[in-house]
Amino acid sequence: MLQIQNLIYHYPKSDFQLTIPSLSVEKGERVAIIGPSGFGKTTLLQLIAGIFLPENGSIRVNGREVPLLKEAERRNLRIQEIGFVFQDFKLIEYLKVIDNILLPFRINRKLPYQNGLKSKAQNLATSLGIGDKLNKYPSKLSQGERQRVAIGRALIHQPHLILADEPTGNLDPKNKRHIMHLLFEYSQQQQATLLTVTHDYELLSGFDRVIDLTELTT
Ligand SMILES: Nc1ncnc2c1ncn2[C@@H]1O[C@H](COP(=O)(O)OP(=O)(O)OP(=O)(O)O)[C@@H](O)[C@H]1O
Repeated sequence: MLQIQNLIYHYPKSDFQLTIPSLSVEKGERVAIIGPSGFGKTTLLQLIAGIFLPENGSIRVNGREVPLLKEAERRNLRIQEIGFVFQDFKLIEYLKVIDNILLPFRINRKLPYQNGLKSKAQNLATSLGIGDKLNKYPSKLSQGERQRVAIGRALIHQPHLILADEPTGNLDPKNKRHIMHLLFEYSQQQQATLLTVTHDYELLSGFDRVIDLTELTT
């Protein structure tokens, strides 16, 4: 599902460089990415999603060479096949929770807006513990609730690949375990690949594999 070779990335005007000689993740595999703050975990997820383009190297997602895709193709790949849970959530403040969850369908015509989609979003929100928040605006939610909206938005279109940047960072221990259980369950049911950046070592035992970025980079 994911193959990276000889990846090099620099931010403009920055000394930071991410170098990954090789990384391969199987379809359906559930992988945690750990490493110290500032080591490039978020940057790696953004490269995989085609938000940033590498200076050098290959990033293949589901057989497609992401850096060679046109910008519109990369955007379509992100919206149709990837569910991205951003560290800062990136919710749309002027849209209600229900419309934030349904956002992938609003911004991409290739995702058909089928009947039943709204009730699917409602069920997903209920399983995430925010079923009573659907008509609220994000500004009225706690950080943990905002995080769960972001997770709902990442799952609603049934992506093959979930890239989750500290998806439990704002949750209490009970909700943390519950949300990770939902992500694992989703991955198992859909045979979706899950790449999760986490600083929470208590959660690591649930993953198929833990990748320490300090051992992967050169
Ligand atoms: N837009 C940017 N421009 C320049 N440098 C950046 C930019 N974004 C991040 N960096 C730098 O790139 C490095 C890697 O950042 P990144 O956010 O990927 O780290 P991280 O491992 O995810 O950290 P954390 O665990 O704190 O979230 C850091 O040194 C950071 O300061």
